Amino acid sequence: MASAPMNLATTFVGLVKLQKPSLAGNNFPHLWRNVTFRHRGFTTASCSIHTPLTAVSFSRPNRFSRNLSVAATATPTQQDEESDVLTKIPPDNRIPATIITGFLGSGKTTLLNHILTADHGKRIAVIENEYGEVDIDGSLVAAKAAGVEDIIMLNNGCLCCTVRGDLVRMIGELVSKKKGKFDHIVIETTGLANPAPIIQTFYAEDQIFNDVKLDGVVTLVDAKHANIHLDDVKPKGVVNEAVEQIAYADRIIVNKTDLVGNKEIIALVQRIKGINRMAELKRTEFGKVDLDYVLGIGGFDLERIDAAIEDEASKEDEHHHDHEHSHDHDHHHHDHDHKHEHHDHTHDPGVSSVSIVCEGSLDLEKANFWLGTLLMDRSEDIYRMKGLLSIEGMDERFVFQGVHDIFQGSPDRPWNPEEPRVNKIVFIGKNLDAQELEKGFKTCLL
Ligand SMILES: Nc1nc2c(ncn2[C@@H]2O[C@H](COP(=O)(O)OP(=O)(O)OP(=O)(O)O)[C@@H](O)[C@H]2O)c(=O)[nH]1
Repeated sequence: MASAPMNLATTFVGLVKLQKPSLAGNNFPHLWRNVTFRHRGFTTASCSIHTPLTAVSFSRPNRFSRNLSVAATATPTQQDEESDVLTKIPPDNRIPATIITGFLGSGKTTLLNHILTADHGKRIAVIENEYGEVDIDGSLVAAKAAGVEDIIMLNNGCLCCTVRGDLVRMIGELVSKKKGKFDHIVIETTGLANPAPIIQTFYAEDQIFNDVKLDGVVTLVDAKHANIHLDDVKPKGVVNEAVEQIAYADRIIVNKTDLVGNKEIIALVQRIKGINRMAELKRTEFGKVDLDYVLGIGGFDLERIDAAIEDEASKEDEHHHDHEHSHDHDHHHHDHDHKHEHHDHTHDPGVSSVSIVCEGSLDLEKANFWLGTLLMDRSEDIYRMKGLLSIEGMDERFVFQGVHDIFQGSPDRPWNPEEPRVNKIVFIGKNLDAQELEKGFKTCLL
């Protein structure tokens, strides 16, 4: 069974690829090409190859194919040793990029100024998307004085709509002309941006993907005005940007807390958690947060999934012992065989989080089928997901993260002998049916 990691990868890819022709033109145009895998070298010892590497073909750069081959090599045959040499995983030297988003006036530029003037030793290139404005925001003067490496304005449209191509071109130019001169890219979106297409740009565009990795999405929330925007009922088919910006966040900053009372802040925080329980949240005035809260988050790194999921699990515990009432409804199930699972959801048909925490091991084939089908049927509604799975016969934990139809997954470190094999999955999305997700998950349990 040591080939399980490879099988999971190949089966999943196989499933996705099989669907390709029928998917053309619907919601899954890129899923087949966006499945990416990477693997840490240290788990190679427990894997052996049973499926030729050529069985999996990716349109992604070699980095990821090579990584997969490492995951698949272990028994020290001559061939494996050769491939081990060939497959030495290069460090991920891609430039991290942070997206700062948040509704109009929530404090994005204020946060950007704080980042640029703080003493962190990082050289930062900034891409500023000011819809309809012709010059750099006056408040960025401080940033200029602080010697920011580059400030590029994108002002002929909104990043998430018309100027996505410009973003690709600009990042391409930054990298080709200034590589080595900056360490981090910060992109400030307009207040009306939907972050999804911007996030997807980092995966869908090879030109960006090869040189730049998405580090995280930081969302500012205006403590005073957020509720008005969150309440805003949009026409059918039109997204509520304020909700979306919260849903995609890895870090949430509830800003302008000086303008409201504690009670209102608590209620807003509850509301935000109803949308996205996975993101870390801080309350601030004038965006004053520690820089490591916003830079170097690794929100899209499989290496950090564990921490994100662990945080989520501990938040769940806090949440369940929390006596402040929100309109969330929690469901707990304690099976007789001491498996533990729970999920929570809101009655809001809009955007919410569902988490599943459950001890046990999953049948590989069934897990593939469930996750594959879920992505194919519901990728439009599933904004973010992160997970850590225990697959029967696999010595390592399987970690994954996804944004709509983009899925990255790979075996992670081995389970410790004493460690309970607990599956943890968090979904954030629209019209999520917790019961249905839980039911689907359960069909995979052995
Ligand atoms: N009272 C108060 N004002 C703040 C705070 N943070 C920012 N502001 C002010 O709010 C206004 C808007 O802040 P910006 O940082 O420009 O907000 P933004 O999100 O970049 O705005 P847009 O680019 O229009 O979307 C500015 O006048 C800031 O000085 C805060 O914590 N408290």
